[in-house]
Amino acid sequence: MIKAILTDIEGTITRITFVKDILFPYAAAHLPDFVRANHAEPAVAEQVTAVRQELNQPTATLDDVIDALLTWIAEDKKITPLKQLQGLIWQTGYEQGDFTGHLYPDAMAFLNVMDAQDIALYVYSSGSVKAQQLLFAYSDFGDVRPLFKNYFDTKVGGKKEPQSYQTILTQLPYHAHEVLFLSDIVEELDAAKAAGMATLQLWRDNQASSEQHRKISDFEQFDSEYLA
Ligand SMILES: CSCCC(=O)C(=O)COP(=O)(O)O
Ligand SMILES: [Mg+2]
Repeated sequence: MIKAILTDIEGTITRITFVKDILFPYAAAHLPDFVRANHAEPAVAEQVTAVRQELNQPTATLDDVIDALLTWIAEDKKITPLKQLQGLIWQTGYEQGDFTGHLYPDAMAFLNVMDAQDIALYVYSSGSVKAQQLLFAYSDFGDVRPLFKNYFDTKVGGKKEPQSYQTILTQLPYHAHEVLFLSDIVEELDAAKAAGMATLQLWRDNQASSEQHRKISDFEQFDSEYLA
């Protein structure tokens, strides 16, 4: 019996193009000035150091760091210091009303129904916890953060690694088989399944699918048997 849902964001409850066409270009446009202006602030300095470590270049200049970050944005790399910095940069965009956090209407309705049925809701995204909370705080449906019990990002590990899901499970009051993981990406679903979770693919964009996971095209197709 499913007691909790762990959901991905991009491609599952949020449109991919919101992330690729709005959030990533905004971060790329503002990142150089943001890093130059704030690199001495502890929250930014920590990420700059982490980029140098990732590059294996302890003496990399700030320009080298910025170049690496812009390349990673262009390549959609899920590298933790990039994701942490993106969250800090998007804050201004949300606060200024440059954009709101996209949520599919069917996803919003689904989350409300699950919450009303006392299914505990958790989030696991490559976007930083700060980025997740901003998207939900400034969503198209207003502040929906009260729906979620907790948030996880790549600080627990990559989304294609079974160990990441095992680490999340140590922080949830549920057995693995009581947690349903939702994602659009087969390799993420494979990893969650290897950790013992139930899985369901959101197959919204004709992406790769697998016989190993049930799939639905939107949450209007969600059947209560997925909670059994
Ligand atoms: C949390 S909003 C930003 C989304 C993001 O940066 C990202 O990389 C999306 O990854 P996901 O794991 O949600 O598919
Ligand atoms: Mg996704």
